[in-house]
Amino acid sequence: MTTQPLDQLPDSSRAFLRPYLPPSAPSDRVFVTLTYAASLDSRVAVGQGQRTILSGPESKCMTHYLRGHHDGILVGVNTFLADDPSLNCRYPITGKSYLEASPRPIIIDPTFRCNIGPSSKVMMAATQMVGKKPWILVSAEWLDNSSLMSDPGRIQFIEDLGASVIPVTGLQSDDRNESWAAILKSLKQLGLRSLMVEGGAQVINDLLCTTVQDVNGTKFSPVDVVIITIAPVYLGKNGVEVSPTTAIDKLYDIKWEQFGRDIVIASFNNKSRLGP
Ligand SMILES: NC(=O)c1ccc[n+]([C@@H]2O[C@H](COP(=O)([O-])OP(=O)(O)OC[C@H]3O[C@@H](n4cnc5c(N)ncnc54)[C@H](O)[C@@H]3O)[C@@H](O)[C@H]2O)c1
Ligand SMILES: Nc1nc(=O)c(N)c(NC[C@H](O)[C@H](O)[C@H](O)COP(=O)(O)O)[nH]1
Repeated sequence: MTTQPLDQLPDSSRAFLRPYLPPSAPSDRVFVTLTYAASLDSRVAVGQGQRTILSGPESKCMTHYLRGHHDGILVGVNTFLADDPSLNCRYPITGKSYLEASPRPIIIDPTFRCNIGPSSKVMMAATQMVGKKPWILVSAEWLDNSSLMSDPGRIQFIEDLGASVIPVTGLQSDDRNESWAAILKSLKQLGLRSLMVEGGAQVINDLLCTTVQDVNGTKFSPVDVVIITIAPVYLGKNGVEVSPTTAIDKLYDIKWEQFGRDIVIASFNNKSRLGP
């Protein structure tokens, strides 16, 4: 069973989160919430490629509540390979089925390394109508050069299962500002209004340092809100670390609340277009 319904959050927790949820007003860009769970030593997994449960039941509910308030949920391909995630919403949202409440799963996978198939949890959730069918963002340049593809039939195979392979021009750029601009432009064109980015470490580290430009050439961070769960454990120096390449001091309206044994910190990003 892919969907075990989660408990309701107390009113106080929902009130804590409310200011940080995506706005309902239309916008010319995608609203981005960056969210992850880290240890006290800022690790998101105990080792490369290892799924590590950090969130307790209460903060896990919080994550699924957030999923239920976003149009899309994005992970890097290494997270997909390590975790085999369902990427659906298992929090009961009033008036919505789990399928309706679930965000669109999005996997960034420039060279189509993901081993997605019918038994992947994300596909099982879609088949059981408790999650949406995933989008896999693949480099358009890589797709054009079919000699790089070891098994071209695999794309057709997974599209027949209901997943979509979406070519993105510039996804393989060495410049993360360019690749994130390309990702967000594609998602906007596909009608996404809000995106919850769950990781992994490379995605988080990059995105924290990324700037994109608006039509007037003004640079800003694409991240609007940052919500971090801190679990009271140390994962040690072999762990997968969240630590951006540059110092960052740009969070404001910071609030924190205890969820079970975890602390959740929520904040806005003053370098985003919402900034003060
Ligand atoms: N605790 C948490 O909240 C949490 C959340 C997610 C993942 N994780 C853990 O993180 C680990 C994986 O993290 P990671 O850092 O190895 O990998 P990742 O999941 O960040 O994926 C990195 C890969 O995604 C692609 N990618 C990412 N950004 C891109 C961009 N801008 N343009 C083009 N391609 C891009 C590239 O192929 C890159 O190699 C796993 O162990 C997973 O369990 C933990
Ligand atoms: N909030 C959070 N706490 C954790 O302890 C943890 N390991 C993750 N990791 C995020 C990553 O995206 C995982 O892959 C999904 O949490 C698994 O997602 P599912 O529940 O299967 O949908 N996220």
